[in-house]
Amino acid sequence: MRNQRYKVSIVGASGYTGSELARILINHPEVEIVSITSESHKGKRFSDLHGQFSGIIDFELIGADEVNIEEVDVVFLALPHGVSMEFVKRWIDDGVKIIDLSGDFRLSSPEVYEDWYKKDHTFPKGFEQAVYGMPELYSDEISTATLVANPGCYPTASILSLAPLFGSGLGSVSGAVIDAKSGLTGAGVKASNTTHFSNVNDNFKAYGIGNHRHTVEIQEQLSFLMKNSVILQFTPHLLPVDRGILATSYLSLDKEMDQESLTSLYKDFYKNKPFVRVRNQAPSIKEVRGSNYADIYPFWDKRTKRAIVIAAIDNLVKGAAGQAVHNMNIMLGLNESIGLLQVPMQP
Ligand SMILES: NC(=O)C1=CN([C@@H]2O[C@H](COP(=O)(O)OP(=O)(O)OC[C@H]3O[C@@H](n4cnc5c(N)ncnc54)[C@H](OP(=O)(O)O)[C@@H]3O)[C@@H](O)[C@H]2O)C=CC1
Ligand SMILES: CC(=O)N[C@@H](CCC(=O)OP(=O)(O)O)C(=O)O
Repeated sequence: MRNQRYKVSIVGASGYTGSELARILINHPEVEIVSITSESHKGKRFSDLHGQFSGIIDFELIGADEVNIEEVDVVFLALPHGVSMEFVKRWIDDGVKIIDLSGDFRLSSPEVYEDWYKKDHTFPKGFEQAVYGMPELYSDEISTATLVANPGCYPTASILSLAPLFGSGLGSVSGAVIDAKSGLTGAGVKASNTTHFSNVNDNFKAYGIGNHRHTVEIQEQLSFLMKNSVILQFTPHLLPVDRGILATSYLSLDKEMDQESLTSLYKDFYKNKPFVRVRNQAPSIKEVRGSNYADIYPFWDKRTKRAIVIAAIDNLVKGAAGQAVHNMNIMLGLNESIGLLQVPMQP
């Protein structure tokens, strides 16, 4: 153990992923939170904003401009798309490791970003340094990265669901369909008509049909694994729960398969990956709630000769803050699981 803890800063902590980062990092034995920022609440105490931190994190929120970046080892950007890139531009050469939770640097190029996010990218140079922060796939690259682009929540569940099938040289894998459902915290802290109680409570609906920005993030990562261009369908749905994602994916394989070989394929692919649990039954979102686990159940449907893969994650943990801390552990050369082994909250 080092004598001194690593110093970390959370930028954008009035939001959901920011407070989730604080919840995980405050109990991490190797780090110390030195600053938490908020533009709209600076001057207030963090625990006044998020009462669950009362007596635990009571220090004052500062503006992002006041962060003393020279004293910080790792900065987490828990900011909206389009805002994060400005902070990456400002701090990328300051010797700090940056973990960006937004989608600003997850894609292969600024052109793809502009096409899917429908906004200009003001720091295209950042793509040269950004590493896609999925530890199960890119641990080596993450260990030396200065800028990690933390994956989106739906892409985390979807890519982990399908990576063994696209990344094991099985030959033709076709007709992939991902049907995913997310709890409301996926939409961020700001209230909107979509997130209004009476529009969500007792309700269930699809959105982003055919054009959600996570489609391209999933396609790109599966294409890299397959070493071939992958086109798939992804449809998100809004669930009337606060946290959790359940993704059910369907696809066809040319290769002969049965349940035992499919299960072995997944177990081999995720051998020594501490946060992916290959299950022998369909997981539920409560079985991963509050934890960094991704639970995956691969099922071979011999009648249709298609694979059905069901994955459950907590969007705020494995889908955001937990994965970000996992990336931090790898970037700092720590044990990858440290601070992240919370048992899920069921019920
Ligand atoms: N929620 C989820 O499940 C997931 C979210 N993500 C991504 O993580 C990022 C954060 O998400 P989430 O916590 O849900 O978002 P929220 O909307 O809950 O919070 C965003 C934060 O950014 C701050 N902020 C907003 N505008 C600015 C600005 N112009 N300058 C500085 N700070 C600003 C906000 O307020 P303020 O500074 O005023 O206090 C707030 O603290 C987003 O990019 C999101 O897409 C990724 C995976 C999952
Ligand atoms: C329920 C809900 O609204 N979810 C968000 C995704 C949240 C997330 O992980 O995505 P990004 O970091 O890419 O924004 C959405 O569909 O836009």
